[in-house]
Amino acid sequence: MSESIRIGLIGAGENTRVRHIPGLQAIDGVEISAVANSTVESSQRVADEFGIPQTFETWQELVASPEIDAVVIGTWPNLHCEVTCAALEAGKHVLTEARMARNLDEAKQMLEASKAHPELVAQIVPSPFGLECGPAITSLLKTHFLGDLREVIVLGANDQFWDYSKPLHPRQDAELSGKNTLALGILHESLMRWAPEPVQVFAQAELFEPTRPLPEENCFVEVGVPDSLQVVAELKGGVRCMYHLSGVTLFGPGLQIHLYGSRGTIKVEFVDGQEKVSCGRADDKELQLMEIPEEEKGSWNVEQDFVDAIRGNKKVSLTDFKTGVKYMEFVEAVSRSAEANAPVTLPLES
Ligand SMILES: NC(=O)C1=CN([C@@H]2O[C@H](COP(=O)(O)OP(=O)(O)OC[C@H]3O[C@@H](n4cnc5c(N)ncnc54)[C@H](OP(=O)(O)O)[C@@H]3O)[C@@H](O)[C@H]2O)C=CC1
Ligand SMILES: O=C1CO[C@H](CO)[C@@H](O)[C@@H]1O
Repeated sequence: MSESIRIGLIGAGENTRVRHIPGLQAIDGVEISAVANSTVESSQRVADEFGIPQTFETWQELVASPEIDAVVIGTWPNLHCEVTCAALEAGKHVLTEARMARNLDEAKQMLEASKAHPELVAQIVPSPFGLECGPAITSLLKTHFLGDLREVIVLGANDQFWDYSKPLHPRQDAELSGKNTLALGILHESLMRWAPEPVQVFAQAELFEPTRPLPEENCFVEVGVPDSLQVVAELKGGVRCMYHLSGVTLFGPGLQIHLYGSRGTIKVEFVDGQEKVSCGRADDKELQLMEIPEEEKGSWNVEQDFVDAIRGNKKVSLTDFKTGVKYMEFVEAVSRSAEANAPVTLPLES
């Protein structure tokens, strides 16, 4: 590898332009050397905007280039498995966007590919929810603030898909997003940083409006992902857990995680990029807002983590492929349960 790390972008869309490009360009010794989007024109636009010297017509050509040390994959999940496996096989480090893959099978293929190349870094962009307050919550949990965790509520209900006249969103397209439904996987990933893993799920899902406009083809297409999902789950140790996910709740509760223990409660609300944590014990009159000192706050460190891991300075923790497979297993179990209208036990056998 040359002195500087030469990065190739595959799918430099919205999140890559807002987050990863500025994050990477701020790190000394890192060069964004090339980009491959879905079209030459779109690759060129990104190259011009961010001063990237080379474009490739296809992601396969970028992956094959000896001038690239690492790839950042910013496409929807439909390409995460194929591109990740090809890039690792070609000797490139990989940072891929969330959700890890469309389904458990693809996630497992990615994990196997990473195990076959332990010399390469394999990282998934983590759930951003709880990055800021996570360290403070972990410290609080270590003091046994909750006592025994008994019940959990996960809410991810808003109106992002309420307006049926809006075109099909990639998140509603099963070909692109697979079994990922609403904010299920991402909230579950955050929850797993604070709670034990699930041992059983029972899910039910509904699609209130089965078609959406596809303006470029002047037609309507079928929606492949539910717009309302409820999951009753049991976590290890007998913890009871409920998830309510919806994209069609006007004035819904938004994104929240509640942890109820034998001695106390922790409630986390994710509002407009802010993380609000409230806590209470039996002798409190009401929940108290937790003031987290600046030095105890975590932050988005994704690009620096990737580069540090490539330089061998630390291992990937947020988020490694093993953790990704775990949340994809949950997503898969929920999807199978909703389809069968029956409980599903974890871990899944295949
Ligand atoms: N971790 C986080 O905090 C967040 C993660 N995400 C995740 O990031 C991913 C992308 O989201 P977002 O940036 O909003 O999506 P965009 O639709 O803006 O970007 C997708 C990109 O993929 C490119 N693409 C599609 N097909 C190909 C192909 N065959 N070869 C190369 N590039 C291709 C598109 O190219 P073109 O520009 O030519 O169309 C586009 O640049 C999703 O999985 C989403 O869930 C999103 C937001 C936040
Ligand atoms: O994976 C993701 C990370 O968080 C985003 C919201 O901030 C989600 O939209 C996205 O799917």
